[in-house]
Amino acid sequence: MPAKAYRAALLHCLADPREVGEEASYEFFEDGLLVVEDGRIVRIGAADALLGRLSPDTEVTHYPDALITPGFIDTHIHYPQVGVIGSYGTQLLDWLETYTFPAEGRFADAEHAREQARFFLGELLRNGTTTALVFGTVHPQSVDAFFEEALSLNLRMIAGKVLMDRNAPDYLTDTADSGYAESRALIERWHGRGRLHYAVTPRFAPTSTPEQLALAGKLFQEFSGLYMHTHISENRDEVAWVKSLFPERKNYLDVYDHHGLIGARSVFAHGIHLCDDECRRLGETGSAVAFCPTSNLFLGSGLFDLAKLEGHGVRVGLGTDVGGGTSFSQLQSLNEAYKILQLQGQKLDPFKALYLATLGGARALYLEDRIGNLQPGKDADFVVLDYQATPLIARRLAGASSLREKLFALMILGDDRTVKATYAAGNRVHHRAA
Ligand SMILES: O=c1[nH]c(=O)c2nc[nH]c2[nH]1
Ligand SMILES: [Zn+2]
Repeated sequence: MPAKAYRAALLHCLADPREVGEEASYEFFEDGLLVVEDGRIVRIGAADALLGRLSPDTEVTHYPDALITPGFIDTHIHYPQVGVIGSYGTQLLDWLETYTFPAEGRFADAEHAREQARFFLGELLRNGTTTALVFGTVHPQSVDAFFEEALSLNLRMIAGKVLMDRNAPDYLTDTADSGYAESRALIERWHGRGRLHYAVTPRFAPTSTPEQLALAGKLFQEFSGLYMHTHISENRDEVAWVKSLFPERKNYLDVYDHHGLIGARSVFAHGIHLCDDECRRLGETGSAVAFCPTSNLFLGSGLFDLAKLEGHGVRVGLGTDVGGGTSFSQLQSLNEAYKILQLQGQKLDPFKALYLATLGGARALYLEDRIGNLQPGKDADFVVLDYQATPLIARRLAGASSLREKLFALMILGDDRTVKATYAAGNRVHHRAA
């Protein structure tokens, strides 16, 4: 396949601005060129320096008035919950009973799962998200449907079957043994195929017996490169419930720790009400937390303390948590993240924000050697953001005098309308209609 090249403004993160300072944390080309071959990035630089060096058969696509960034990474989302996004009036535990469990029950039907998976992936791509860590339902066929659709688009996706053997409706429970066996079969079928990875997925401590958590921990250690994906400390009633179910454990995280479920590639959604001891343990074990701003506000769960988690060296990614979250757009997640941090006297500057949505997510998932920025050798997963997406965005950006100001306005005003095109492994997988 001949190389292809994309000309636009180019911006990507090189490191966490918290660690290296803002100047050294990103690379920007006002008029840049990104050269892609065989699904990988082969060169990035200024257009005037690179255009003359292209081989004559290289096709150049020009996106004037647009910004190319790495594809967004969503470190926590539920594909079976699209149908309950924006459901009124409850907090976590009631919301699960009232809306979520009935919706997940329908995924026993493989055809329903396939149709939902297709729609879900379309929404991710329309919003510029090229990698996500995804909950299925308890039904193995939900994960088969998801991976089949993701494979057909050659996406880098991580997903798993929910493990849930108590405190849930009968139609949504497995057993410790069946959950282990079904997960194992899915791992053998999907893990490492194309760009797919498997996540062992106990829903959260209250819906698994100690026997199920122990088998999940065993499975997590049995294959290399597996993920562990669950929820932690999202809601105060949930935290109290965990304490009553596991009185012998010193805190919520210790329930997972005791069963071998923490460490590299363990991703915990939310982590709003964690104590210092839990944060320290997450940091020292290389575990990650998914910060899910739109969900935390929508379900009234609380304010995520980014400074505290980062202070303990915890890897933090950004999640939408659809359908508790209210948007697939990571730009909208950043908009709400900014406000959550404002309320705690913390600032989310636009370069740090871009880092959280891209390279920070890749680091949380231990995938920074493959995705997260536009360095040569990485997967060609990128997004084209339109400076003219809406009349308001066009007007606001025309008045902006710096990259920082433009980027901030984009993250506050932007959403799916801002995404002109999305590329995965060098293929255009979304193109916004004119
Ligand atoms: O945001 C959430 N969504 C869920 O589906 C869920 N289950 C347990 N805890 C949860 N939190
Ligand atoms: Zn969730």
